[in-house]
Amino acid sequence: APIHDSVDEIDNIHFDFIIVGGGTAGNVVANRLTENPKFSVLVIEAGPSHEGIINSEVPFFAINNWFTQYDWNYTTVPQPGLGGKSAIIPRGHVLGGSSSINFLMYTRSTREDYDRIAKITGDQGWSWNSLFPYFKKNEKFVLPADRHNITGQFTPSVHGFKGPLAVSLPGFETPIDSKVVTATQQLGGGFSYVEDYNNGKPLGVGFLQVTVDENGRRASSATAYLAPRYLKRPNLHVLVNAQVSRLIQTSRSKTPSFLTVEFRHRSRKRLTQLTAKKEVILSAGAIGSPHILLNSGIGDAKALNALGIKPLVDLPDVGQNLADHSAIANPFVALGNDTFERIRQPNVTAQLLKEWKKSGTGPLVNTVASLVGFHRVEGADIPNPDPAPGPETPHFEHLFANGLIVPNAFVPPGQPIFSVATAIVSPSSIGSLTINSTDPFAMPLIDLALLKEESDRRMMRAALRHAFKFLTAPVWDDYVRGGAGDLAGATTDEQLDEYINAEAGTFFHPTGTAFMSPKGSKKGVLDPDLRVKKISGLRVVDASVFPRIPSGHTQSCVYVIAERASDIIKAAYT
Ligand SMILES: Cc1cc2nc3c(=O)[nH]c(=O)nc-3n(C[C@H](O)[C@H](O)[C@H](O)COP(=O)(O)OP(=O)(O)OC[C@H]3O[C@@H](n4cnc5c(N)ncnc54)[C@H](O)[C@@H]3O)c2cc1C
Repeated sequence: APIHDSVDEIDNIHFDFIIVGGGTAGNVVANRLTENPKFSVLVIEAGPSHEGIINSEVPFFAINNWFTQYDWNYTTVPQPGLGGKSAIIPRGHVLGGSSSINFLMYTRSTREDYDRIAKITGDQGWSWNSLFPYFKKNEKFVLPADRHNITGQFTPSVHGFKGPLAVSLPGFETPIDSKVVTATQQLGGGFSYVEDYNNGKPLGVGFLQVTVDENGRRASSATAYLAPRYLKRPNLHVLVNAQVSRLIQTSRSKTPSFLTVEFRHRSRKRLTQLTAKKEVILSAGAIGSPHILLNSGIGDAKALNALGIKPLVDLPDVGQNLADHSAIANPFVALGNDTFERIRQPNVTAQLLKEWKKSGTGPLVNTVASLVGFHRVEGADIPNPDPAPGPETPHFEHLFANGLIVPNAFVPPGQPIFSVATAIVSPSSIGSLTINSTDPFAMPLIDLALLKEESDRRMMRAALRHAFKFLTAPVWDDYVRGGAGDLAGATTDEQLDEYINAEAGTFFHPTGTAFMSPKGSKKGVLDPDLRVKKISGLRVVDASVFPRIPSGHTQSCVYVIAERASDIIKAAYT
């Protein structure tokens, strides 16, 4: 079936499953369920089709999607951990969801991260060993755009080569790449080179793996799981430009069901309702899914009552447990001038775009970093309790980039930059998502709790000092001249704190707002099979489900959850 942009085309079809959100997770589930020709599936996506969006297709242009119609353009409530300022929260508002606009980094997190989820939920199916086949099922590891020799830059045995989602190594060498590798040799210890950080034990520095195909194009859940050969299936339907407002209760038994989905499509003034025969699956992301649940009267009964929304199912943890990674894209003055600053000059960009279109090569095939480091803090900087699940899980991350990662960071225009981003990947801070309006289309209140806990701030200072230490490797002597912009000269705790308050923001990884807990537990929102507690016929499959935030960038974690979820759902109906 084609991608529909009209409700009339699907009004009279009966669907077994309605998936809310055609994002990273939603399209995986839609694809896998429709492998069974007996299941009829509808995906309802708020944004438009992903097809033909150049800023999505060209990896280096990812950031151009911010503040456009392809971005939900959320902002946080004021963040005490950032000195009271608010932070932007980009989220994909397009088929493919955030996988269509993200920075394409492919990091699975650690064995310990998943084993902790298995322990918390009491379901060994979420352990690293159980999920490992699903990582491979998701992935099609391909050669990079420049076809360089990748021996020693990844470990073949931990990758899949036949899945839908292309993953590769950077396809264009930047001037810093070999210097970063040399620095790992000069410094050793925690800075040592790792061949493949996706083997479950990532500590050290290695080449970044990315969701880019062999032709230098973005691979997203839309390009992969809704590829033309899948859209041909007569039982797979996708409706775009349709924003779901809420779910409507369809049975009043002891475990009620909410099989009717209400949404607004741009082709109709009135709201439309469609009812699933078997299940509704919420895949609207860590912000969208809890928002829809709350709009539907599923959440903290007291809070909903106070707001004037009739509570239908009391689940106080909906929207709670919101965790994210905090990050800063630290700029240092580079002495070379072959940096992103050069290729961002409009005439140079235009030339490079021609090359990309013609041959799928050149600097635009890369995302904004080419190597990554995963590290732990030490001694008094280790929080008590330690938010990392074990000694092989990082507390913080470095990203090495050949220029400014976020072009509007406060540095002199045109100044060549070398960036070492810092991100807290095992945070202690926990925020929440709530609503303060009965209008389902109003923005929710999003508290990412960025650097809220003092222990996270302490880790951020340690991460910055670790970056300074990395730059003491002799290889940088004739390449880096110290911090740029606000970062220049910052060394004391006070100076670093001032810098952190001004520059820190989200690493774009909100999770946990509809988290799993053991079956029968009063805490949590989902059972380990992703069914919403106290309700029948409703699951959540997306970044909301994590009881603890994984320590890697979250797209791979979401893909793997969605692959297993699909098998769980299939098994329930055969
Ligand atoms: C700017 C940015 C950079 C990132 N960089 C990386 C990276 O480099 N590597 C990495 O691993 N991760 C990265 N991430 C995070 C990663 O992309 C997300 O964690 C992951 O894609 C989330 O998947 P999801 O299925 O939970 O949600 P999404 O992929 O966001 O999907 C949710 C979908 O639901 C739709 N939706 C929401 N509400 C409604 C509604 N009411 N009605 C209908 N549809 C609705 C949305 O439009 C969207 O398509 C980044 C994210 C962003 C935003």
